[in-house]
Amino acid sequence: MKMVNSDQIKQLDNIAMESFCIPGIVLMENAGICVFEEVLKYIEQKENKEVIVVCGLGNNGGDGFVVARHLFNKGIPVKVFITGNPSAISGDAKKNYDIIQKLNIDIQILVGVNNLKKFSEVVKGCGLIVDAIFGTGLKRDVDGFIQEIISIINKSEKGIISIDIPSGVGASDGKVYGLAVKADKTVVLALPKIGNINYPGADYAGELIIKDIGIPKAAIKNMDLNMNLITNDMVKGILPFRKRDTHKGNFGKAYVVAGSTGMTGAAILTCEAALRSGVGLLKIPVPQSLNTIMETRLTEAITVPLPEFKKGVVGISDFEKILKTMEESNVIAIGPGSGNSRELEELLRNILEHTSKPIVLDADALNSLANRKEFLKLIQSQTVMTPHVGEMSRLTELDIDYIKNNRIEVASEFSKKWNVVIVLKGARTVVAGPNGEIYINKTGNPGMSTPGSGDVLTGIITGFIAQGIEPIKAAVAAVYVHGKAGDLAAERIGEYGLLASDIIKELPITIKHIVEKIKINA
Ligand SMILES: NC(=O)C1=CN([C@@H]2O[C@H](COP(=O)(O)OP(=O)(O)OC[C@H]3O[C@@H](n4cnc5c(N)ncnc54)[C@H](O)[C@@H]3O)[C@@H](O)[C@H]2O)[C@H](O)CC1
Ligand SMILES: [K+]
Repeated sequence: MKMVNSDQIKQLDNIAMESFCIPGIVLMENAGICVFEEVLKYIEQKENKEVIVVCGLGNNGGDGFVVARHLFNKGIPVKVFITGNPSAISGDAKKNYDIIQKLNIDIQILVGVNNLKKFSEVVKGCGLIVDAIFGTGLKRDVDGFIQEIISIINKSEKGIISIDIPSGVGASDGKVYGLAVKADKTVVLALPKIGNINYPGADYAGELIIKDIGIPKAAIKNMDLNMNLITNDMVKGILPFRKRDTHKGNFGKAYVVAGSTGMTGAAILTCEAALRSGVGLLKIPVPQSLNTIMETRLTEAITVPLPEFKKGVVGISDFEKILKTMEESNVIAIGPGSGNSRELEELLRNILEHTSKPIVLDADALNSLANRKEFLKLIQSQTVMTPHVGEMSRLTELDIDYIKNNRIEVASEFSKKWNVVIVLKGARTVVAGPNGEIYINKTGNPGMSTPGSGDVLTGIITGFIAQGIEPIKAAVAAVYVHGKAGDLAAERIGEYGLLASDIIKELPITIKHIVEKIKINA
């Protein structure tokens, strides 16, 4: 599903109005009706049916007037509060304001402190608040007076439905501009905004309900939008159909360079995740001294013991053998638990120099690249890199806080600069491709912030690429599946004790449910 920032939704609105002759007031009516329907659903189950609609002076407020009108027409008690002088209301919002005035709907103007006291009192008596103060037009920090209004709404302990985006959250970045409404539900109009998905704003939205307000699909297509929210349908479309008449050779071969003394677990998690994601054959080069451990733990993988120069570390002492296995494989993953060493750096350089196969670079491979930035030039297309913000900071030499605040931009710039797919991990993982395409993932939970979780993701990406999925699509599908499996694990056992291996356990059923489009309650 496409995602937009505030300029793009404005542009889309204009295309709908100018190129498709859809009057803005029709879009506003549709928006208002969508919200009205959600309000009805909410108050149906409540005894106190009185609704307060708090409207700003822009079109978000205009949507609020439409909601108020439909509630009024249905005989539901409704009061409208306006957060400033109504003489500033214009355009379609003004037309809807005029209508509710004619209908004699109870409208109160919120200016001055005394008014706020009255507002507080009315709020205490209502059943639901509709937040229509600011939408995608929020431009700067919310001023003190409106912050007080938002504070009264947030402290009310009433149900809160926000229109389009919780007021105070920036539609283009998800930042909180001073103070924001903490909604139970947000009815998102037309397409999700970045601020509906990105943190911290996402925490303010409650349940997201995305509604079609009649913007033609052709208008969306014409816009050439580069940002996408990863959905179940998108992932279902990526995962390959499995024919009945098959053998393991049909599902690809993966080569996983991972693990070293003290970190064999990372290798095991990566390999198991790749196997549980459906790879046909998996080989792992193993320093001779670790072979027994790996063989004992990895029942279904093939270990390839190698002579070791540094004990417990895969090096290039038998690169011929490594090269041969690499050439037989469809994908190579490097880095989980490999340890930081000269051996790994040399191995990485040799691998990058000698193969054009798709490569997944994670953990210590990323640290090696950060240490030896000259290797970045060796990276070929079809490479996926999976940094968390710390690794991204080492790679780019950008400040961690800067990366946290500009996740999409940083991932996209790096991806374009080095012609690689970047998976910038974290809550709302960003997948960025060299053509500027961006995918944002909404699945996952804090329980997945646990050792080995990233190794599992690398395994899933590797397993998917091995099965013939193009690297960027494999990354998109993998981050979604990884998060969804984590959500299922959290539902079963909670977030606190969730381990990376629990995510792996849920992979088969998660993939089954995505492919068969069965709703999982997680
Ligand atoms: N295609 C659609 O999705 C449609 C969306 N609609 C709704 O319209 C809003 C966007 O409306 P817009 O008028 O552009 O902006 P806002 O309502 O958010 O109002 C902003 C309003 O307030 C002023 N302002 C901005 N920041 C501040 C601030 N910090 N303090 C005080 N005042 C501020 C600004 O100058 C504007 O006047 C969208 O979200 C939808 O809800 C349409 O109804 C249908 C099509
Ligand atoms: K709003």
